Amino acid sequence: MRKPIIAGNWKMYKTHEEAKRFAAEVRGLVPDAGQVDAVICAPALFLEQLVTETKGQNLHIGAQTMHEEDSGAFTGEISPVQLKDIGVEYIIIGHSERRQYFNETDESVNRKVKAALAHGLVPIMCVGETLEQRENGDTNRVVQEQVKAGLADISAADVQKTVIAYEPIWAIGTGKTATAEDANTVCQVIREKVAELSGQESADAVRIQYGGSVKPANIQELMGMEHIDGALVGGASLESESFLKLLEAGANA
Ligand SMILES: O=C[C@H](O)COP(=O)(O)O
Repeated sequence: MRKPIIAGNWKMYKTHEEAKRFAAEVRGLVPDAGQVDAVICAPALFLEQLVTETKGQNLHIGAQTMHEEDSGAFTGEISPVQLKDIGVEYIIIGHSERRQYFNETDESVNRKVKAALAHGLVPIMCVGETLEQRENGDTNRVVQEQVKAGLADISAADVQKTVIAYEPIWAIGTGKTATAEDANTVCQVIREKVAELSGQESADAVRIQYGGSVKPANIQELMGMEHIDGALVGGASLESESFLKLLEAGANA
């Protein structure tokens, strides 16, 4: 049985004070580690402070992007070594906003997933189709290609540590959610692709999240689906109250 994983992606939201308040509000209320993996992926500025403020709880801290090199002359970038050094455990890679606005490609996603794994960070690798691709009936092909390229040359043991987030781009921040059945179908397609690329053991172990307008009102139905092991949540992860409700649903799935 795969342990549910609920990850909040704060994107470019919150001030220092607001991040601090969130950590204080969830203290002591996060379900325990046996039930769910709880993660907050925060802006880089707040990572170190959040690692300290959540110590000893089942609340793990992730970054939203990183460079694939250990160090070097890459102005403005952050390396996996630096993230690991301050206690970050997770890293979102290839979010559609990074692909759309910052030229990330399947190839750079693959390099970053490898770098994350090499440094003991858990990659949350994002895939998903645009509205146009969905309307053209291309969803399965698009996600299969993204999974194949993103996981290229990665060992089965490492694939099993990777989290894949299926986020249909048209459902992000729009209030539109894929139906639980549709989301499950695509997550199944992803799992079958992982089986083809990396073997059945990898497919059985890899955790697949759904992301796109997940909120307390719809998470239960999504988590009830066979191939959905968690959620990557933007808007509804910003308030402690709704984030805790999402964790509760994850813990009870
Ligand atoms: O990473 C999170 C996703 O982009 C979903 O964002 P959302 O929950 O605000 O739709």
